[in-house]
Amino acid sequence: ADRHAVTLWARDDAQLAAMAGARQNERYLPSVPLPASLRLTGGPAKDAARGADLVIVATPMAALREQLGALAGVTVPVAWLCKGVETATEAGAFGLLPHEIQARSAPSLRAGVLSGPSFAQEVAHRQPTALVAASPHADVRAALVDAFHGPSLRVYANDDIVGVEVGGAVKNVLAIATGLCDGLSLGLNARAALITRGLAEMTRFGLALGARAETFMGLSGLGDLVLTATGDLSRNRKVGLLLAQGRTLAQAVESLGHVAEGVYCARSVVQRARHRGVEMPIAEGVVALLDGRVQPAEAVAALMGRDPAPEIA
Ligand SMILES: NC(=O)c1ccc[n+]([C@@H]2O[C@H](COP(=O)([O-])OP(=O)(O)OC[C@H]3O[C@@H](n4cnc5c(N)ncnc54)[C@H](O)[C@@H]3O)[C@@H](O)[C@H]2O)c1
Ligand SMILES: O=P(O)(O)OC[C@H](O)CO
Repeated sequence: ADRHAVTLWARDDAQLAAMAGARQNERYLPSVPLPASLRLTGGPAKDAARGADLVIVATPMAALREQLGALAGVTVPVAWLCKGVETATEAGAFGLLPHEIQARSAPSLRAGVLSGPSFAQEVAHRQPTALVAASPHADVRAALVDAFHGPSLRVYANDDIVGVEVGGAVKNVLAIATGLCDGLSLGLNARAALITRGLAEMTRFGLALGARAETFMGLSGLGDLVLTATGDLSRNRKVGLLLAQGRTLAQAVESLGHVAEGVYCARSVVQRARHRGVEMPIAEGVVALLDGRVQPAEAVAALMGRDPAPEIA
């Protein structure tokens, strides 16, 4: 909003009125005044997008299909911020990545994703952040870099949307695991091992879906994994910490007040990985824990009890 005329669309009229009154989003981003120039609006999303040069969808994964459907026919670039895979299944398809949902629900859109290590509070406070804009379309990548690259935000372009989206989804599942590890006081060695072997899992899964290996060494892979697995602002990490303290999953989710995408996408990631013959033991352990099939200590024992294996398969 410093550099562009920006309209924030909200689906919920009560929330819209609250934001307009307080000029703050007290429910989701407290203590951050909304810029004076920011225009707030409701009504049909497509009307709000009329006249825009770029549309950003900033909802959880669960709302992406609906929101993209509502934007079908928009001709300017559209990008989402969601990190996850779809939990619902379609005939013959499950664990769809955001761009795969778009290809099915609004195929005419020219679209992409903005991802990378970025806690919203830090971005909102203009703390230095680097992101990646991914799309198969060069003009969409350029539009995102042009709109967002600035003094406190560096935006790199990448045409590997599969790799960028796999990184964003899988890091959430792995952050639950590292939260659990830290909550159980297993130590810094264990955390480093989980992050590194988690990166190997993420990369294997991504390669099986057609991603490039180098993407996982970048901002949306290693970068976001390190941030989310170690940063206490992470909601996914918090879920792991709370489970380690003996809270139920329902209690952990309830106490967040925000989405922790790893809770919703872990099963679908594992299901899709199994279907592709990709081994993801850490993600499997997270799913067993979320399903209540194992206790935290049993999940750790199962990982440590695996047979020896070469580091690079
Ligand atoms: N918060 C972060 O630091 C951060 C950073 C990068 C990416 N993300 C990703 O962005 C996505 C959203 O995360 P968040 O932190 O904003 O979640 P959140 O739970 O804090 O907020 C979700 C927002 O989406 C709205 N929403 C929910 N369902 C909707 C629907 N059906 N239609 C329209 N709006 C709907 C809610 O009203 C709320 O404003 C997630 O996929 C997350 O992984 C979050
Ligand atoms: O709070 P989390 O765990 O959803 O992580 C937020 C962002 O994705 C970090 O890049």
